[in-house]
Amino acid sequence: MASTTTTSANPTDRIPVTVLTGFLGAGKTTLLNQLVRQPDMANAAVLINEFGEVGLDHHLVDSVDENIVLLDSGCVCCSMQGDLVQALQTLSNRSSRRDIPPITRVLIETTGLADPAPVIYTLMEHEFVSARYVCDGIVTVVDATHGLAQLNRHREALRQASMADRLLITKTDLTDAATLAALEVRLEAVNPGTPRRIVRSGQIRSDMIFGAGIYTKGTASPEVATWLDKPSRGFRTPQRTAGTPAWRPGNAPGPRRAERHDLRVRSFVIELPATVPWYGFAATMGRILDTHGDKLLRVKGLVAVYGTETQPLVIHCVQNVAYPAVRLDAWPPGEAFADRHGRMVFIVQDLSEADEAGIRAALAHLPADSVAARTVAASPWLPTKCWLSQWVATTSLPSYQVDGWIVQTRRPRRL
Ligand SMILES: Nc1nc2c(ncn2[C@@H]2O[C@H](COP(=O)(O)OP(=O)(O)OP(=O)(O)O)[C@@H](O)[C@H]2O)c(=O)[nH]1
Repeated sequence: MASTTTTSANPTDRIPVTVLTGFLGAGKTTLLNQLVRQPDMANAAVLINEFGEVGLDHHLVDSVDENIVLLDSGCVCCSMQGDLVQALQTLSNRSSRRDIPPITRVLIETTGLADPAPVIYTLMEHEFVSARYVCDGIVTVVDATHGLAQLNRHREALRQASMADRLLITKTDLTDAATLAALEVRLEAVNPGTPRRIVRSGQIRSDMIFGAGIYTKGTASPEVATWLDKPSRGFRTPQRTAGTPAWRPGNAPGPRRAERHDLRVRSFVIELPATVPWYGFAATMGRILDTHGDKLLRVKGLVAVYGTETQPLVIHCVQNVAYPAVRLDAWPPGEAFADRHGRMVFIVQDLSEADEAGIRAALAHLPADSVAARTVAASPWLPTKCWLSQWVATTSLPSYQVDGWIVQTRRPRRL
């Protein structure tokens, strides 16, 4: 690495920072949600970075309230390093002024497409940041169902796994032993000797991921050291000449910005009607996942369903898999959802404009529940089947709410 770092504080005085990464939909937010409930997260700050126009994840993490910061103007490994520095500076200053209780730990959840190297570089090389914070480790979440294909197909997934100090494998409940074994072999090849742990629905004790070891060049594997340190084709080293600062946004190593993300990956947001018919929505999304699943890296969003508009449902899909919807108690605060319309964020690879237009049109003209129910009954393999066995109000049935329960006068039809 091209520079020395000013670290005025004793390393033990510096605030440990854990970088939580992992490919799109791997289970980072689910894990974070479990972590923030643990006692040693009481004075932790959480920085959440999202890819896409509408930040959602920070609404889905139970509060460490004002200590949750959304970095939402881009991906932290590209344009966002200035924002990351600013967020860390602000936290440090507010903590010193006692505006907020002293911060004891920081957790950064990167986007699913982030390259961790520039984040580590910022922590190690930015003068202000490195004097006050120290990287405690990179924790990478890997999806047991899609992980192997993602490692083969997406260099971001490969970099995240290779740089990990801890590898957490999620969704083993959805896969078989052979798939898991093949993934473990690949992970061992990509990042030999790194502790791997199976995590079910995000449940992990914080001491299993914290204290992963101070991140230094000396402890990084040779391949990782290359990414962090060495100039090579497609990579660059920051230019340090007398009189220039040690760090500035965008000069971190790693592939050049344009090369850092696969240019075939893009995101778009679809605004939904004020309320959607649940069966109509599920049937339509099922067909979309079925048709375009290999190009849909991630789909997530909030949906307002007829009859329960004040409690939107959180929708999660990864490729052609839909996960059970989760009901929020209320709409998240803030401008993004002020109109109380649902929105879906699509992160796609190689999806044509025509296909995007088709998806938009399908979601703009949802069939009525009664029509969709018949379609769904004739499609036993619909990816959104798990949504339809959930207790969600349908338009054909009256429902009312008592103390947070949604009461329906008749049982919705299970398909
Ligand atoms: N069955 C099962 N589902 C899981 C598990 N872990 C996470 N999920 C589900 O996977 C979906 C995606 O999880 P998230 O935590 O939002 O994933 P993420 O990595 O934060 O996603 P991005 O922020 O888009 O990159 C959600 O529906 C989770 O409930 C698990 O161990 N088992």
